[in-house]
Amino acid sequence: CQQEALESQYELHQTIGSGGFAKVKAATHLLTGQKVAIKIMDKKQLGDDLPRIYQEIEAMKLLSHQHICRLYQVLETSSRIYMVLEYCPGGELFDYIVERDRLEEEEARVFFHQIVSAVAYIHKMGYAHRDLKPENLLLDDDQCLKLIDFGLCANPDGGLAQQLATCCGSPAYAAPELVSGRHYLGSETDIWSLGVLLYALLCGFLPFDDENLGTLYRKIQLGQYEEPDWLSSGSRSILRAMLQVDPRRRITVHQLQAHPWLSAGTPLHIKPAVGRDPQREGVDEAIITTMAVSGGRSRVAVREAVERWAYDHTTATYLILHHRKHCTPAQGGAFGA
Ligand SMILES: COc1cccc(Nc2ncc(-c3ccc(C(=O)NCC(=O)Nc4ccccc4)cc3)c(OCC3CCNCC3)n2)c1
Repeated sequence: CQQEALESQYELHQTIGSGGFAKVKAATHLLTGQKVAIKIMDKKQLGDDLPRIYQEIEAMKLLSHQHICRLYQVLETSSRIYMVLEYCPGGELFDYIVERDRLEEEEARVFFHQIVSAVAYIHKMGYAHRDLKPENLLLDDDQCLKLIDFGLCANPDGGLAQQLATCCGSPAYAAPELVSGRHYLGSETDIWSLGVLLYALLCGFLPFDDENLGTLYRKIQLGQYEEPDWLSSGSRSILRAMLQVDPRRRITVHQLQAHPWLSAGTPLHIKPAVGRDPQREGVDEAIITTMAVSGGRSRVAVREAVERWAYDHTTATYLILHHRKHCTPAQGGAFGA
């Protein structure tokens, strides 16, 4: 059964995070020795939120971007759903900022450029994230950022009630139109959250903050915030463009990508898209051969199993080997751990 499959394919390690109905454990994909993150969800606890998990899984299968954590495999038992996901050894951006108080403008620009490219991609795919915050941005082994949606907020539609009710969405990052209960566009509220996020990177504290929720909402609706004297004129300008209370006056993600503060400075570390979307670029024969030899199966059988994209153990093995081949410096052996 799937429980035995999980235990024969992965070795589970410590819990690295938990929230609401999900728990995340570090684990090892035994065949390749690759570290992964396994998100474990209890179906009973999910209740009528269960359909949204299936929605999220289908979304994850479509999302293939160098700054979004990859889904490798899905396993389901009668009581649980397991998502095997790309592991980010650097942990949360939140802890990275706390350790440094705040980031220099150049470093903040590099990170922000990566975040904006991931959000632009999600919007292009018809999704809004709705919970952009440093806890949902993880550092990979190249000190690059990976966007995740831990709390299940990214969905193509979703009324205010669903947004506020189900979404742990931290209010400090919520847009004025959202906290006012007005109609909102997910893509526009994401831009506001990006503004709060960049402010947190550059300042080390939040633009709108108060322990009283009502006061916090009023500050957000006023949209007035301090501009510490260390902020350059370029960063003040891009922050003002995102932290516009009126969503119609707010910069769009495309305008953001063209903003001088982002496109200025050193060529930015956007990971190359090359070798990013294995599902669309045709299978890599060398990987098929490696898998066939190690599994004692014919290449035809392995190729057919990979091209089914069933997000089973075969998909996980292929995606892990593909990621290892195209996105990390050369490593030893067939499954060089
Ligand atoms: C202290 O944390 C540490 C310390 C040291 C190492 C690590 N490494 C490490 N790697 C990987 C993960 C992870 C990746 C993806 C998902 C996920 O849920 N994807 C689904 C997803 O992204 N959908 C989606 C994305 C975009 C659009 C639409 C849908 C869940 C977990 C992790 O989690 C830990 C949690 C802890 C609580 N805060 C959030 C992260 N942690 C973490």
